[in-house]
Amino acid sequence: MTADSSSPRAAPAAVAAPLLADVDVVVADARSPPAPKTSSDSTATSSLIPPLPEERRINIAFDHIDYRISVGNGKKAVEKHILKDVSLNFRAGKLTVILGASGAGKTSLLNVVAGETKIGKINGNVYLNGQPSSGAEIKKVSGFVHQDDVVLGTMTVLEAITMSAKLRLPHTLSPEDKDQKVQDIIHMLNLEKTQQSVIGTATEKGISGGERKRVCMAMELVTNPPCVFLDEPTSGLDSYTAFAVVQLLRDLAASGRTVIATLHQPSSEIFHLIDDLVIMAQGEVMYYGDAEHSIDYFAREGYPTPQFSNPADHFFMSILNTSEASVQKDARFSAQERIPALLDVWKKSPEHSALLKEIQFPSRTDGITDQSLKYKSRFVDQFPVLFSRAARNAFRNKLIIKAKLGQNIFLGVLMGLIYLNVPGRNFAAQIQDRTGVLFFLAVNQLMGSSMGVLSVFAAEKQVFQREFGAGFYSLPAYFFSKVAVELPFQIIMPWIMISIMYWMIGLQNDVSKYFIATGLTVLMAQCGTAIGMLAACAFNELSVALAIVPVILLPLMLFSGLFVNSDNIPVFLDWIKYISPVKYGFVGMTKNEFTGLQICPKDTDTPALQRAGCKPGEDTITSLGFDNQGSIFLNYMVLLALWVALLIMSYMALWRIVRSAKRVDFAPPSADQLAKAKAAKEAGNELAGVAVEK
Ligand SMILES: Nc1ncnc2c1ncn2[C@@H]1O[C@H](COP(=O)(O)OP(=O)(O)OP(=O)(O)O)[C@@H](O)[C@H]1O
Repeated sequence: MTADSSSPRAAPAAVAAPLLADVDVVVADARSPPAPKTSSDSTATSSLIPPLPEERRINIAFDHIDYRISVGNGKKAVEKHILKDVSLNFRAGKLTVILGASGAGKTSLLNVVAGETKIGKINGNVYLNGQPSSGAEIKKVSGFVHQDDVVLGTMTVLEAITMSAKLRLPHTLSPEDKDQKVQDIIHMLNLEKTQQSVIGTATEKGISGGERKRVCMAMELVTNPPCVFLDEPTSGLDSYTAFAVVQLLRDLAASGRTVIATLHQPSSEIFHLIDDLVIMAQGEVMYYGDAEHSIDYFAREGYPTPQFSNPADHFFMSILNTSEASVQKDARFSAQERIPALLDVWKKSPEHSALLKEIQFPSRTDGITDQSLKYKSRFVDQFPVLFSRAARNAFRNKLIIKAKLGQNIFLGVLMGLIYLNVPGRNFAAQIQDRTGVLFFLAVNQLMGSSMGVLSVFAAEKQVFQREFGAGFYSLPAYFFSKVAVELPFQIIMPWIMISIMYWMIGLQNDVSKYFIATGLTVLMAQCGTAIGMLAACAFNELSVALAIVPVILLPLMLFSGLFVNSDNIPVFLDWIKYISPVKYGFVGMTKNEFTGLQICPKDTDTPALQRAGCKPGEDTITSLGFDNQGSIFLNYMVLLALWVALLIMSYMALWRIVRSAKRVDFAPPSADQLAKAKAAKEAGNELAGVAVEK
């Protein structure tokens, strides 16, 4: 079995409009059953998909794959053998579909081969065009459409696909060409009518589940990978849309691409679109080969497909069915006997021997060329795209903006009313209320910002992991675009709040002091934002982060100098104040407010206090133990440094997530294998040279 694009079975289905690449070719397929007709029959299959140049085509062969994972912890850990001795050949120009009952190992196989596996141990060999390779290499030349569609819901369909095109198509391609490719893919996946619709979030209903799935496919296909893996691309789709999607996959394959998909219960129409079929059971291959031939194969083994029935249904009901109450009345074996027997039959079949021979003596031995590798965009390309997306995301989350704005205005007015005209209050209240409100300002910004960012960022983390894993962008581009978008919000919101409070309370009537207090408040908000990001990255579960963050913030508040006099903190706990943003914010704001202030007794004060007369605000600074806590400028600078340090820590935490998502891979090929493959490649080149000379 070789990648024979000249055979009638490999002939592509009829397609229309230029797509994916630069060459236009119209091809036709006599084998496809007629598509079900609808009133608006502008299906994906009526598109034209130009062929992939020969040198970009990829055959992925692998033999004797074993995949095991360890389940449970410590002594209770048990090893689970998920894939057992799996050998297959995914051919360029063919749509290969993996069928199997739930738990048969379809997704695991797809993940192992596509380089998406994150846990466990893989044994076996994988070859790209006859050369020893790895999952990581396959990842570089393929797109992967996951079963669960994780995508930022505030984007529109058009924006999501455009973002993928901008980030993953070569920067040498003009913006107009990229837009054209986006439009082509939208047409191809029948998404024209929904292209301006928002994808949808948990709180805002967006496009349907099927459309969402097609958006994820479009985001992968727009990059024109030579190989595409799709996990359950038809789940959740109606039968006609499912047919249209598989027809599209067939067209893609027919154009020279290697397309591998897992499917659940394909209809009869879909079954007849499949080129190569893999049937899996209990982590092993039960059949691999021509889909039509599978009918004869199982008939030969005593499981003929009844006339006029869907072969796929027959396979599921009579062969793969693991229930003891067999559906087939004349079932000769129980599932416990039938499945192992058929797995054994496959291993001894001539089809299996032919497959192993094909893997051993591949039709191509030339490996992959650089043109097959996916394009990696540069930071300068990524940052503007991610920045504008993050900005749109922030503005479209109207509920969050309204909540933030409402919170800052409400608290500003509330605090203004509670502390209204502090200078008109009695002597003790003037001191206590000023320190109290300044402390509240510092704490509120830190807590409010950290909690707000924590929940939003934690929700987005999954999208980041998926997109980063798919190679959309680099970590710095994502991180700095996020920080850059949060920054203005974290300046404007606290500014609104302090502007309301400052003048209502009657803090020092001095514009420069107002701006210093504003600056410190804003810096507190920035530190809070960075703490929120850090917590979101550091903890896997949002609920854990929400429980732990207040516990961490509490000591930072306690040692700020209001609740415990800085001079009286025990030495072994004294260090905490040095890492407390609240302390620097509070000390800075207190010094700013009390320096140059005259606090005078009022008529309501005791005669003794009235006789004592006005006191300088500096006395309060001394009594709080803040004399040796640095100047306002120094506190400002330390706060700035703490913000930067927290950002660096958040970056590291994000980097840790990326690193921990490292993928497990095949063991590197042995020296012997490499030498053999090299010799085969050279021999292949020589033969090619002879052919050219002739
Ligand atoms: N991370 C994991 N931890 C524990 N078991 C796992 C893990 N991954 C896979 N398995 C097990 O391996 C087997 C194959 O799983 P896999 O998801 O590949 O099956 P599948 O054929 O894709 O099933 P489905 O059609 O239901 O998605 C199952 O028994 C599953 O429980």
